[in-house]
Amino acid sequence: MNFLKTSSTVIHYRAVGLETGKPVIAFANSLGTDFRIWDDVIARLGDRFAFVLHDKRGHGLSDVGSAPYSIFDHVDDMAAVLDHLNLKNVIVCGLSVGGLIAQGLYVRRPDLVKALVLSDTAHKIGSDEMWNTRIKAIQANGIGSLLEPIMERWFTPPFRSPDNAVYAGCCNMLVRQTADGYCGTCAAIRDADFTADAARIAVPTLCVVGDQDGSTPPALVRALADLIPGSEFVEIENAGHIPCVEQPDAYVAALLPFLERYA
Ligand SMILES: O=C(O)CC1=CCC(=O)O1
Repeated sequence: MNFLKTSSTVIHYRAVGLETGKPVIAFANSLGTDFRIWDDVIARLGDRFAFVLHDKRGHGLSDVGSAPYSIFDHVDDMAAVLDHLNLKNVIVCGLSVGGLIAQGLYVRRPDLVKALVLSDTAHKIGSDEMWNTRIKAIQANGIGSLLEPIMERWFTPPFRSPDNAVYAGCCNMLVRQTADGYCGTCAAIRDADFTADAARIAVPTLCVVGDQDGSTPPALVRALADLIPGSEFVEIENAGHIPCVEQPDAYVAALLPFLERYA
C-alpha cells in the first residue's frame, strides 16, 4: 500500500509499471468511487502503458481532510502524487469529477500533462441548486438514501441486474464512502467551471462518453469537445456514466488509438 502525506491530507495511491519506462497514464476518479474502477482498463492496457492511480481526498483510503473542498484541492493532491513519483508529461485520464480535476491540472500544472482523456465529464457539471439539494439530502439521510438514483445514472438497466456481482460491489463502494468526503466533493463540482479554460487547452484531447450516461449525457460531453480546439469525441455503446466498469472492452477500444498516437 502507498500513502503520500501532502501539506493538507494523506492520499492513497498506486503506481503500476513505472520501472518499465512505458508511457504513463494517470487516472482521476469520479464522485463516490475509489481507484478500483480502473482495474479492468489496467488489465487490458498493462502490456503497453504504466499507470498512476489515487483515491481523491474523502474517498477510498485517502484522508477526508477538511471538507468542503475546492476542485483545486483535488488538483493539488493529484499533482503532489505525480511530483512525488517524479513524473511529468503524462497522459491524464479523468472520469466525471476526475475530468474536472484533469482540466484543473492542465490549468495549474501544464508541465504534468501531455494529453487528456476527458471521460463522462464536462466543463461545468450540474447547477448550484442540484448539488446543494444532493448535499442536504446526504447530510440528512446518508449516501445510501440516494443509492438508486445514483446507480441509474452510473449504469444501464441490464448491468443493474440483481445477479450482477460487479454491480453489487459498486453499490457497496458508493455507500462506503464517507458522507463528508462525498459532500465535500459535491461542493467542489458545484463551484468548478472550466468553460473559459477549455478553449485554451492545447494538448491532444479525447472526449469520451457512455451513450446512456445519466450524469454527463453525450450532448454535454459533445459540447465540451466543441470548446476544445482539435479535440476528438467518441461515444461508447450500451454504457452509462462509468464505462470503464460497464464496458471495459469497448472503453479500451475507444481510447487505444488515441493513447497510442500520443504516448
Ligand atoms: O451523478 C452522479 O452521481 C455521478 C457523478 C457526477 C459527478 C461525478 O463525478 O459523478
